[in-house]
Amino acid sequence: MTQAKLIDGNAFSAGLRDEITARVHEIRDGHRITPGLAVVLVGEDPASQVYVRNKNKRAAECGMTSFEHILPADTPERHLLTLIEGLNDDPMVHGILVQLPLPRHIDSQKVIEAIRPDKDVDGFHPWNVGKLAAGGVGLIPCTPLGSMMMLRDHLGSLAGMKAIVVGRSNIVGKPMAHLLIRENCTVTVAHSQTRDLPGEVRAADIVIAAVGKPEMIKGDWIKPGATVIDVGINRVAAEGGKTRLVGDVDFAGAVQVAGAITPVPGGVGPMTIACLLRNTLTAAARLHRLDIPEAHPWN
Ligand SMILES: Nc1nc(=O)c2c([nH]1)NC[C@@H]1CN(c3ccc(C(=O)N[C@@H](CCC(=O)O)C(=O)O)cc3)C=[N+]21
Repeated sequence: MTQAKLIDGNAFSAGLRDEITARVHEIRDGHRITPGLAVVLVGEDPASQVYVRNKNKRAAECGMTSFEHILPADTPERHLLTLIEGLNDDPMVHGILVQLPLPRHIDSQKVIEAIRPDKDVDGFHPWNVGKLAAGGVGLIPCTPLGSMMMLRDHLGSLAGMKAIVVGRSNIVGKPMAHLLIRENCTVTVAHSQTRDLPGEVRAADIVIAAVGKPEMIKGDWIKPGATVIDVGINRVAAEGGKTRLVGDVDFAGAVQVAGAITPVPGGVGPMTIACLLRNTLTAAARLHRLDIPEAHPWN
């Protein structure tokens, strides 16, 4: 059996960031506007701090300004809401991202709804959720957006294909299903109560794995030649007391059967960050009513 083609998220995201950088320089020189991204982290979780720093580093590489707000884990909800109000009104800030999950004493839905929809670069505000569901122009969640860019790049038109989304989260599963519907796929959304998950996956030309369970989707569930997008990023124990990252798909098995597959790391993760920057550029352009191309490059 031939090996699946690897869909290289590192290379794809580097190209996307180059394109974003060129646009950022254009609007800086042409309009004296520098897109600004504010990233808010509540709590001192070291892994989350690494992610936040990585997002800010990538933003700076693209010529954007970034603002980092790291708050203690016991920050009262109203302090966080006050910070968001300030960012909503700050003309230097075009994109706001509040790192999830938040500590349990904070109502994350309330926090999401406090962000101005036109600065909501995660695309989690109900206004953006509604725009995606109803087919309008909003901000699209970064992981589904990055996944769709890779799918369209690899497959061209998705029209008529059977797609399965394994996982129904607000962050990935649901918005991914909407994007696939928009691309004229026949979409199944599977979850913990799905009967015969292997059977459902076997019917699919496109598999989106977004369950957060390490290597749960087995190689022999994959239809030969299918395209597999592995959204999972799970840190698991490895030999010698070390850890390693694995996806939600049993990569070693799936790579023998699939037509193409995204690796972990180096697949969806870097695309998520590139799409965050793309959404920030899009938000800045819309806030200033600049006429630059929109965020759906495949349209
Ligand atoms: N409001 C909000 N928006 C988010 O987008 C968000 C969030 N909260 N909370 C945390 C998760 C996690 N996340 C990742 C993004 C990129 C990589 C990434 O680039 N991963 C690299 C590997 C990184 C490593 O080695 O640890 C890769 O897959 O190649 C990982 C994780 C965004 N998140």
